[in-house]
Amino acid sequence: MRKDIENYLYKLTKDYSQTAKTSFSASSISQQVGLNRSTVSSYLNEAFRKQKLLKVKTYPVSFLHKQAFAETFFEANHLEYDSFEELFSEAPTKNKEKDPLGTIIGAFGSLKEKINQVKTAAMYPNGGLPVMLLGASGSGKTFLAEKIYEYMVEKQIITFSAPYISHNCAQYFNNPELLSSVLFGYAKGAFTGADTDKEGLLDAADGGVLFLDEVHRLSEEGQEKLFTFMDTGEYSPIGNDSVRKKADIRLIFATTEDIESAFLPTFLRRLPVVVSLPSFHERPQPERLQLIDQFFIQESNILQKELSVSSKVIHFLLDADLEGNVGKIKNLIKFACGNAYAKQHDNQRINVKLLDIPIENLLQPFSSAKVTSQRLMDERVYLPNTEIQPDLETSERKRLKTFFTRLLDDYKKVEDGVLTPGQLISFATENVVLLMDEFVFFTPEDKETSFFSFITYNIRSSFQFMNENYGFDQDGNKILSIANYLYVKENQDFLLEHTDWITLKNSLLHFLEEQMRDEVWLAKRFLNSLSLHLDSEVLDEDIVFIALYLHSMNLTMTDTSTKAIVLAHGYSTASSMANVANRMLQKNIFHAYDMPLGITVDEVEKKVFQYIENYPVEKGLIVLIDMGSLNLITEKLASKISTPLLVIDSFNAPLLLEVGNLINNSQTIFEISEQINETLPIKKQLAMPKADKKKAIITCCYTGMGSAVQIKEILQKSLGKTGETLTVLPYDYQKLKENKRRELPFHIYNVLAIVGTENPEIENVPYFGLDKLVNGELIDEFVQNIAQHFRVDDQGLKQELIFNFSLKKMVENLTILDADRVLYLVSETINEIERVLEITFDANKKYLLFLHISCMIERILRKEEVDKQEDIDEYVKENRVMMEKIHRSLQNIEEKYTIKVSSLELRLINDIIFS
Ligand SMILES: Nc1ncnc2c1ncn2[C@@H]1O[C@H](COP(=O)(O)OP(=O)(O)OP(=O)(O)O)[C@@H](O)[C@H]1O
Repeated sequence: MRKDIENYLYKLTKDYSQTAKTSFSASSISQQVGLNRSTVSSYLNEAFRKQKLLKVKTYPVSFLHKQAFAETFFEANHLEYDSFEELFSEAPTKNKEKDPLGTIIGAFGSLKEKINQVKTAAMYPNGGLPVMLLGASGSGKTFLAEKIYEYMVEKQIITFSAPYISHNCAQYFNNPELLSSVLFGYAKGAFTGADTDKEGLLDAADGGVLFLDEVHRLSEEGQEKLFTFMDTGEYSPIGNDSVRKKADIRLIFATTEDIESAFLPTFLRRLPVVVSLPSFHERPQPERLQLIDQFFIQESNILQKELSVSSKVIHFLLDADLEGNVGKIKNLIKFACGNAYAKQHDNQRINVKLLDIPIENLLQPFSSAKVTSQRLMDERVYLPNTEIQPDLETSERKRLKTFFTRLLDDYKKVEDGVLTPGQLISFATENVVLLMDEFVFFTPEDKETSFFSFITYNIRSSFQFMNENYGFDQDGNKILSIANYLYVKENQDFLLEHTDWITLKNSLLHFLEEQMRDEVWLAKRFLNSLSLHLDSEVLDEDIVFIALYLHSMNLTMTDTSTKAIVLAHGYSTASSMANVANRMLQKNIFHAYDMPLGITVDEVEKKVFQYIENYPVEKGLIVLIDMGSLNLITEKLASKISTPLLVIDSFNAPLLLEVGNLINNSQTIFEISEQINETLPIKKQLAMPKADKKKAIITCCYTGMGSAVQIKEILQKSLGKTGETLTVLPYDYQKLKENKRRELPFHIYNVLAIVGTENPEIENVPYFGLDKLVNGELIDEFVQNIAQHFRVDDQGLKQELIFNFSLKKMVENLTILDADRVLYLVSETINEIERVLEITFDANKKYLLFLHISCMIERILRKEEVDKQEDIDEYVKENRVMMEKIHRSLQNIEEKYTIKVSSLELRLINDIIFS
């Protein structure tokens, strides 16, 4: 075979996905290489006989370069196939776990939401939804489009051989008509120079993906043609409207422009999924570093050299705020490596220095907003041909890895009966504490301040929450340790390739759950709430680590013993005495506050409240004090706290021991009050609470805390201002079911109701099933329940509940339409129907209508037919007046979504209204 034909076919086969299938025919090849068809044909057939080509007996016959095919896809078993489908049916079965979108840097960080959106669009029934990617040049739009294509292939949404056609519309800057003809093809004679019919990109992309970059270059007419195609799946070539062609294509668009001004509103309306990509500079630091690492590793592979990159280069790249974004960073890295290689190509290790970066880039101003981690002080070394890049690991991460390896080894020993579960927990806890103790001593200057303080801030609020609800100590060092741990981790799943971890992690977690149920549960809830703020996913290894750390703190989540505090004048009088007592009692019973002389009663009150904020005191609080104003203090405190209060105006070591012993023996505050009277002549006062307990609603879900938190969010939203005085508390269903009123919320709060998916059956606490709230059945009762305790606008609250509870969530789950917008429009429509029909719907009916109409809009947009109804004409005749009224009420929806509501649909609505 002639070399030029072979080279051409080699390249064509390599680009198979981006190439129309007709390009593999002899005639198409002959045009491209400039030889006549029969010459090319005979060359191809000869090469086929020599087993250099694969033949696919399509019409016209296609030839693929065998070696290029094997390099790109797989070794074909035969040389001749009846169709491309037959050829690709030999493709080795793919690993279902592979997720090309999940492997993108930032998939669990800055791109998490966006990737979820594009996945939904790709999976959407009946042909998917078009996606519009927005972002500055170089932000990765083309890259993401390719990954979406790979994802669709992987998920078998499109076939392995489906085409991927990528086209940049920028080249038609002055000629949108030409762009239209490239897109739709044209008919012979459509314009001067149109000598033959020519197929367009839509023909080439049939069955696959068409990615149109810089799509704002499309003329208005072109946009109209394109959205007709999006609606109908049909199009006509330019110059011949009588020909209707069909194609099944997933569309991805990209633009750097503002979409509102660059596109027709009717075009935008057909784009429910618009994803905007962050610039390089906007990404969090760990992601920027990962990108940089990835590009250096790529260069190391290309050059087949170790690369040692100075920390200055890394800092420059991390902090640079360059136009061109990720693409620019990638090019700079390529350029710098090329420069360094040119100077040192004989060395095994190439040093990349700041001077290897083109000078004009170095003169760019550094961004001031980002403060780069000082921890990246050392050079970074990249090795060719290796997955594992040991030098990129910080020493802390190496230590964490060692910790997990040891933990897994010990766990295997437990399984083999060599270690007891208790021994494992105690070794592991010790090691966690040792690591955490070291993490505390990173000085704050060592951290990227903004990111680090963000983590710390969020951990503090999570702690506070758990503190309030589960009563454990908030301690600055613990917060710092956890912040350091998470900072060091950078939310990277560093055990991804650890085979023991992969095989054992589920059973290890299960084991830990059995051994330290509360701590694992708390760790999960803590990390869950943190992950919401940090927009990162919860990793199993973090659950293990944090649970062990919590275990070291000896948490007593249901610690409801009577509490005692000591307040005394003097530099350390209170604390030293409390310390002695605690040591002798072998338990931290007394909490001490050393007070300056001359302290006021108000200040004492403040201290007591400081304590109450941090500890559960529902079994009562004993305050030992040396102030001499017993009555005043008791009165002041008792009026505000919601538990029994015993104030003792004197203290000494025997008294503390006496009180401590009684607490230790689980005596109630009343028993304690009586018994100390018998032995010690002291002044004391017992007061019963005047203030009410804070009211709360518990949410729970059989499937776990995630949904309980979701229910909480919807409830809180619905409750509006009332929610500020009412606590909504997501809680573990299993615990409620098992321990009932023994669970902490019942000690701390006056629980008004439980809302959930399964009834934990707690006596005297009304339960509202989510299903019954969603269908409106229990909404009235729920509102009444709230109204007994708070002044609420019943009707308003009801509306809110109907609106948020059922629909918003339901619509969000059921459709991909913008839920707020749909619900707003449907709400208006329902009001209008009520007005014109002069009726008022009950909550149940409203709910049904909301849901039905929202789904109907989507159904019509997707061109899904409702079932045929034989008697529709008769029905319309009989119900004409009502149906017309309903139709008029739906006018706004018809306009806003450019849809037409059919008689069949109107009938369904009519039936709901009058059923
Ligand atoms: N998340 C990422 N991971 C790895 N490489 C990336 C990533 N994002 C972008 N790149 C690389 O950066 C370069 C620029 O990205 P891409 O061409 O996709 O940007 P773009 O937004 O399409 O730019 P333009 O608007 O200029 O076409 C490409 O080489 C791409 O491979």
